[in-house]
Amino acid sequence: MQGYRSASVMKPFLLRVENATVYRGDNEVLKEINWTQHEGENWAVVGNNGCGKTTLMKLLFGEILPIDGGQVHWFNSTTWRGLFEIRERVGFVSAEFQRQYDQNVTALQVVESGFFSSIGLWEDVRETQTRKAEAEMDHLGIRHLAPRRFLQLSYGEARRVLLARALVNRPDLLVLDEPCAGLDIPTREVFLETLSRRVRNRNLIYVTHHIEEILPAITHVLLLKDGRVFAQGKKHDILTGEAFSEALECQVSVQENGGRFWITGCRPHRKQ
Ligand SMILES: Nc1ncnc2c1ncn2[C@@H]1O[C@H](COP(=O)(O)OP(=O)(O)OP(=O)(O)O)[C@@H](O)[C@H]1O
Repeated sequence: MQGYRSASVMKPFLLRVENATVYRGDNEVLKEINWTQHEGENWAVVGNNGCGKTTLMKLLFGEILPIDGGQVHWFNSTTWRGLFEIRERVGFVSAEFQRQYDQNVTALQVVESGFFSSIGLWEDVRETQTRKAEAEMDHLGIRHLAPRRFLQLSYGEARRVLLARALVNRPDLLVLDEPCAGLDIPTREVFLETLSRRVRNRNLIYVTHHIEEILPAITHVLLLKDGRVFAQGKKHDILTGEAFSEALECQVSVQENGGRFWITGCRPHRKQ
């Protein structure tokens, strides 16, 4: 779809993906991705199951590499920064983390692990770091969960603990990969409300297939389809029934209400 590419201007960028094509096995799962997030922009990455959202996140974090000269650049520099520096500067929330912690780890220790960008604590935590972790839990209204075993928390509680983990080191960029997956509607709304309070003036990437999760703070949308950029640009240009009907292969209307967007109706396109 033409006409949705954002204008490239010489503003500082947080990340830039250039001509990135990615294979998993024999499958070409990302195709010639070009995408730039500038300072001050908050992006939602949206698309159907299997369109390549998680693969794109893995590409950003260097877990997989593009072929044929594709590039990923971070923090306004084309010099390779090293994964450790990137992970230190980026707070990442993924529902997958919920299964990866040891069963004896407390919620407080999960938040503290955010200082080391690690799953689990392999280094000594300083007293000041513990105070900061407790303060972040206070801000998110989850201080009472600090001594609880992380794996015994409800999905909603655990997701807010992971948000505290991502925020505790004051990241330059916050990346949330389907953070509301598995949450019921009231729990999702509590999570989003907590998120809205804590992301003011912070750069954000929010990955989802539910456009109703796109918060007012989101300024831009990257819409993926079958591993390609289908459309990208300012939120109000992309969140339209026309663009989504084509990208989701389903006739939909998109409505805005109270700064949030909602899809109504869905008549799947008939397969040829
Ligand atoms: N390790 C792998 N080996 C082979 N194919 C893979 C691998 N990982 C992902 N894929 C394929 O790549 C495509 C994109 O997968 P990806 O997980 O990035 O999609 P997604 O948009 O995150 O999906 P969802 O919304 O369901 O999480 C899918 O067709 C998937 O089957």
